[in-house]
Amino acid sequence: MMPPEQETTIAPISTRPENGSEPDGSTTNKIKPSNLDDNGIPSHHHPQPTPPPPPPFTILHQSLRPVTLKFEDVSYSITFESQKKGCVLRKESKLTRKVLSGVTGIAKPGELTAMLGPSGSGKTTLLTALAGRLTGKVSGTITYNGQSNTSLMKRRIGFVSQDDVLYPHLTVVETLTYTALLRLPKSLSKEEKIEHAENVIMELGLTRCRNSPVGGCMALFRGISGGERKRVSIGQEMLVNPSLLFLDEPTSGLDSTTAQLIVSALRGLARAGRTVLTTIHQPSSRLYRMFDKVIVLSDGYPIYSGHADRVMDYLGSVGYVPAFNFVNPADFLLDLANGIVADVKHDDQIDHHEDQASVKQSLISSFKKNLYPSLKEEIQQINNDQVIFASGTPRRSDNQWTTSWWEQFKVLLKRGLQERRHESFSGLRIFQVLSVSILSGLLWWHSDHSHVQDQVGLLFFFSIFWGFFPLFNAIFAFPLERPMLIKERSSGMYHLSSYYVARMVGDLPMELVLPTIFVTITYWMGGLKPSLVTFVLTLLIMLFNVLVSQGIGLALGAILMDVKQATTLASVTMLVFLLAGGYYIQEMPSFIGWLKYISFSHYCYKLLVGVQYEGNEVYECGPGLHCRIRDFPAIKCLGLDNNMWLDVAALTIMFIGYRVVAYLALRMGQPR
Ligand SMILES: Nc1ncnc2c1ncn2[C@@H]1O[C@H](COP(=O)(O)OP(=O)(O)OP(=O)(O)O)[C@@H](O)[C@H]1O
Repeated sequence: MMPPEQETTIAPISTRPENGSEPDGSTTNKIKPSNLDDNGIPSHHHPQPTPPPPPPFTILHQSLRPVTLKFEDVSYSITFESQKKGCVLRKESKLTRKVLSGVTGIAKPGELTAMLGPSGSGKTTLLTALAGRLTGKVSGTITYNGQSNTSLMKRRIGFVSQDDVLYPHLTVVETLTYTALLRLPKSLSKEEKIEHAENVIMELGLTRCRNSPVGGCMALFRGISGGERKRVSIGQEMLVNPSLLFLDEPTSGLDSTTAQLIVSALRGLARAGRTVLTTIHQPSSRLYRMFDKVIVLSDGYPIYSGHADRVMDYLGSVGYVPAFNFVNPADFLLDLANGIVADVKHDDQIDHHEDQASVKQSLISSFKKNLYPSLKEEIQQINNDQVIFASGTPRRSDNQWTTSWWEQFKVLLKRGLQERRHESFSGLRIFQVLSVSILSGLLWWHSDHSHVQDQVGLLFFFSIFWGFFPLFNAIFAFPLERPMLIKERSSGMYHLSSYYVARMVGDLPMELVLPTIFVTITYWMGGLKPSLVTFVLTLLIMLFNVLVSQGIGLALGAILMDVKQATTLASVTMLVFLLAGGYYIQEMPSFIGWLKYISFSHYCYKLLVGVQYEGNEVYECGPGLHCRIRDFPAIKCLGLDNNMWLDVAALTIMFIGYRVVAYLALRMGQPR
């Protein structure tokens, strides 16, 4: 057995709030040495080699509010549908599975807690529940300084998920700088925020890759390595100076040196007054020694919750003594959590022929009998202390956003432009638009009034091409950014409205420049009316059409949040709008004729034709015969003599309406 070293030193970073008081009513902000026994388990220490000291964290010394996390009898079940094959039909029945059962524990400021357990034992679920991010009903009590999760608390919690949720096209320095600008308080200047980001880069050893794009599997290109990406995710959370930091398997897939670097960084963060909890897979004994507390789960049940250095003594006290002198406590624990007793010393108490289920059951019962009562007692004791220290209502400034709406908008706009710079004016997109515009210009080369049908066809093509193109681009916007949006909104980083408006505005240059190029080329090559006023009006109508179509795409993407479903629905919708646009069918049956009124392509096409042909313009409808263009069958049925401002009004309503729908759909699918 190799117990952890005795930890009695405290990193030189102040853990007290600036004013020295404890506004949250936390019971303590002193770091308790981990050799004190709260569980009543005997402890025997042996001299051990000391692991490297945690790196000196220089950032964010100010206003740390220590948080004590207590959780009591936390249970969680999932319900899922199972399909059973009946004689004729597949029957669907709802099944419920308990993922967590009666997990209890305490994590205090200054402590680094590890959650251990076999794969599928519920570590991630517990971590997510403790961070207040689990959707669904969690039973039991989870409190932070004696209070339940509030929006104020949300901003004090940092959460690093197992999958790194990062913008792939931003570089390391950009990622951390934007996070600093969005998450650090108003009281710091921009330069100070940037300096904090630089410090994090240095302290997490990311200097070498600071200008490399983050990359990732979603981006289909490789950026920095997995370990570096993980460190960027941790750095993002470090920047917010969280009181409570949760990490889901921060070391998985990393070499032992990098894993050591990360855990030692976490320990440094804990020692500066934070409460840090992390799930971990199979830590080496070197890593294990760096944790203050461990919570061990077996099939969702706790089998140990307490000080890491006392686990072997505890297991020994309930009859599970390792057969060898030098055993990694984590390996021994994981074996037991799996119900395997191969490395357990032969003892009268233990039947080595017991099946795995009985071993697990015995450990679960031992926990309930030996550890649970003392944990409950400790929780009760802290509750009593917190009543004494509780500090009424939070300070006003606590409830405010860290940055103003306008500041958030500016940073998000800049970040969005940088993240999408590769796609905005990508060579491929420019080629696509240029080639289609030149090809259509050649196909309609210098068409004139003697070919009214062709010209009308070109105008309809304008409205349809620039209906499809922006719509399908916009569909991807929200579903692809959803993980980032959820992550950032969960930590109260910005208003949804500032994100939304920044996204809309950020997309404008690309959305407007490409159709402008297209219309300019095709209009003049295609021989449409050689009048500057008509050209400008045509261009304005097209740009308006693009914005409306983009709105539909955004709304579909935000409602369905699934690219496949949204593109399928969009293709059906656009097909309906195309057919009902008024070009292909001039006389629609009245019971379905209303369709054209919901088709933005119809209004756009009508406006394009309206500005192209004035009231009394004529064309040669036969040898020596001149007819009014507006009487041409394909044009007459559009009803151009009606007030065209009604068409503009219809497009305006759609422009605003689809955007409002997109915003509301996003709001409903978002935390807060
Ligand atoms: N939404 C869900 N739908 C179906 N099963 C779920 C869901 N959430 C959790 N589970 C199940 O609950 C159990 C615990 O999952 P969890 O991810 O918490 O385990 P874990 O200990 O973190 O595993 P690992 O170490 O492999 O990541 C697993 O069996 C998992 O399949």
